Amino acid sequence: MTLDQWRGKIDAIDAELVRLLNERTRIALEIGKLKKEAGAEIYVPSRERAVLQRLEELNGGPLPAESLRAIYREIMSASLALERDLKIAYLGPRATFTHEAARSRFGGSVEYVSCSTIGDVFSDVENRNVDYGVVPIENSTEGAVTHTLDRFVDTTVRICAEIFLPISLNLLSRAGRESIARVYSKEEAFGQCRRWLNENLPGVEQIPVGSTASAAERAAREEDSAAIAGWLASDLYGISVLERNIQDVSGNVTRFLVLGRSFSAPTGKDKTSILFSVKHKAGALYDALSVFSGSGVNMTRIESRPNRTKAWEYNFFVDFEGHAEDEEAKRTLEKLSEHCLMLRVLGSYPNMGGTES
Ligand SMILES: O=C(O)C(=O)C[C@]1(C(=O)O)C=C[C@@H](O)C=C1
Repeated sequence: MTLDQWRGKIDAIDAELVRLLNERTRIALEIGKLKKEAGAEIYVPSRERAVLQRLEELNGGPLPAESLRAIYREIMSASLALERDLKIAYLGPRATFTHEAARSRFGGSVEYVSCSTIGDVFSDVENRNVDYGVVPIENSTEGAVTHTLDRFVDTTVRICAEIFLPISLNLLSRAGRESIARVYSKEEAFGQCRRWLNENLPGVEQIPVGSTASAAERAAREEDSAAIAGWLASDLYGISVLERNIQDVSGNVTRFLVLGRSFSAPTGKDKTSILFSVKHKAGALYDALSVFSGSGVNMTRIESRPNRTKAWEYNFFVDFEGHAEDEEAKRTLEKLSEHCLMLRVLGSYPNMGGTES
């Protein structure tokens, strides 16, 4: 076959794809109407997981699983935006890793609202200024984001999903690598790319700025400058990626939470986050946690934070595998409450187990 004949085949397939995509979108709109009538959530993480999982099973290649997932992320993003003018708040400014995490989950069709603090993301969800919010909760090398933990103590918002984002740092510039006179980035990002910079841009001036996003913004305005930043910064500031993944150590992942007003429905592979405080007496925490060891419910994380009302008293944040509606989890929570002064379930949501999508 000739090139034109092959392209003719692609044109015919594209016509069919557009027809089918619109048919799918019309059905999503019908679903949206039903959800609105029932007062149900528009974003349904449990259903999205089922859709993506099924696609992975159906996919015989050569399309890589990751590409298929990215395509469907955008298809579902378009459905979400048409079902309702969906607004997502995130810890800004634009092009931060939290923005990147939000975009990786909600796609390019919904509206994003940049917030200057984690507290503002919570408030925007609480006050219904937005539908959902995205905040960082922990990093694989730096540990917990304490501002996020502390804000859960006094809020009505619920965790409805989690997102794992590999922190990938890139060299962005309008110039070729030979003409770069200076590099902007955040101090921490320079630290994470030290070896690469020594080997590839020796002697080039390194200028620390407040965020990787503002580094990209500056490099986009200057012809002989570069920035170290995430991929979204290259997209938003129209600046090319010269080199991907220049961080010296790979495997740096940040976990983010999607804040909403309801729990996600059970999927069979879920995670639950709880907050509790125990009586101020010897062995109280040990007694509380022993409830898990006897139950078969797998605790995956524990953090403690000062409770901020009395010195040396703490709140505990625990994640465990399972959904709060599972029988085993219900029994465990009931037993745990006997040892607690306060116990709240912050959310149950699909367990992403460290993976993307
Ligand atoms: O099934 C739904 O509830 C839909 O609205 C459709 C759809 C999709 O496009 O598949 C869109 C958004 C939801 O988060 C989940 C799925």
